[in-house]
Amino acid sequence: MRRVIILGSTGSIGVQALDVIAANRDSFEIVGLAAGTNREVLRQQAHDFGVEHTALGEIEAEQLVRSVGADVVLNGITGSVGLGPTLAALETGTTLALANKESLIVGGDLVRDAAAPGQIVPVDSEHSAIAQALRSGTHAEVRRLVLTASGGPFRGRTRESLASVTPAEALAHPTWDMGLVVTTNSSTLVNKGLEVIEAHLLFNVPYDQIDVTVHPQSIVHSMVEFVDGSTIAQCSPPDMRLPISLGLDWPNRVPGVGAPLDWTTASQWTFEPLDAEAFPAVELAKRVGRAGGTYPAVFNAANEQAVAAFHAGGIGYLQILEVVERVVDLHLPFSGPLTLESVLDAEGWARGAAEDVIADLAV
Ligand SMILES: NC(=O)C1=CN([C@@H]2O[C@H](COP(=O)(O)OP(=O)(O)OC[C@H]3O[C@@H](n4cnc5c(N)ncnc54)[C@H](OP(=O)(O)O)[C@@H]3O)[C@@H](O)[C@H]2O)C=CC1
Ligand SMILES: CC(=O)[C@@H](O)[C@H](O)COP(=O)(O)O
Ligand SMILES: [Mn+2]
Repeated sequence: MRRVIILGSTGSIGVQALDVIAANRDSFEIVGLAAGTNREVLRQQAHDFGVEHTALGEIEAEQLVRSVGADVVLNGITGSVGLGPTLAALETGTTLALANKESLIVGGDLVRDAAAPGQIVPVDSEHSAIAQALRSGTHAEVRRLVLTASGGPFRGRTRESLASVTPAEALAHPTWDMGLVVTTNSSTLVNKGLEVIEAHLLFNVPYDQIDVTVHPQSIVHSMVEFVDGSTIAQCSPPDMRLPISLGLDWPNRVPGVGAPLDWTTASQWTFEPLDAEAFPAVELAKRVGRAGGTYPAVFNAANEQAVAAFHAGGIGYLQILEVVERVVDLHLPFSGPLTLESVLDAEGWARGAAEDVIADLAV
């Protein structure tokens, strides 16, 4: 029986994790649940699963992780507020099933250094795919990682044509049903940029050996190319319950958690290059990742502010990336070891700088 804490239990990842656990009550027991503000749903979930310990907000979530013993903490919080809970989970020595990619990206080496080998199990579908593919080879045998991107709702569009995009259009993801921030980030390809940094940090592969290819069907979740020219891909219908279940019980597979592919009907899996002119986010993220230090935290924080401003009607769609780029360009390199204080300082600075740029653009 695995004792599980779910952070972000009221969100897309959290609810799907509860679904996995409801179907496998002999294997998993929930010992803690945390949400942001959704007190009523949290209370109902605690009742349904007989959970004694609950928390609201990231501070209480961090305390919950520190005080309740668990075998695995699933961090399904959205945004870089997940950093404290991520660090708390790593400090307690539990397995961290990590959906909250932002905490790894903003924390960088701070998070990596806090983790024992194998302590972080990626839940993000691409990184779960890579972790599964890497079971077949050693690190020295890896030539490159290839992350797949759905291309989002605006695949094939020119940059100019995106100027009038509405929030509703940005939220119409073609293959995945996810929370507001990650769905918006998928549409701008910022999500893929963040995932390139995430892959670098998780698998210790240099940026020039991490590529992105657009695969609109979201069935091949990513690939590892090995030095002999062999490529191993992980394929399954787009359903987060599979990577979530692997995160909860790595390296064991939970029988029946997802539907298999149907090979009896005609289907096509296609791949195409990313249009970097229409979607410059991946190149910007690589630049930010290579710069390291506090740059990824600044990139992410500026994006979080810009996405919120876009949904509030304060800026247009193309201005999301404009805000991020301008804030990254304004940031001064931070020399010295990354500490929680330096990360939080950089984030605070980036959010302020982003708000200035947003106000400037809104005039
Ligand atoms: N959804 C998906 O399929 C995928 C998601 N991810 C990643 O997983 C993470 C979660 O995404 P998703 O589930 O879509 O997001 P949602 O917006 O659907 O859910 C976010 C969850 O985080 C909680 N939360 C928000 N702020 C806080 C806070 N300050 N303290 C504690 N909890 C908080 C929310 O609680 P409340 O309801 O109370 O606001 C909610 O439970 C993101 O990092 C995303 O990038 C990665 C791959 C796929
Ligand atoms: C399901 C998942 O892992 C998301 O992060 C996904 O990657 C979104 O799809 P795209 O970013 O490829 O559109
Ligand atoms: Mn992903």
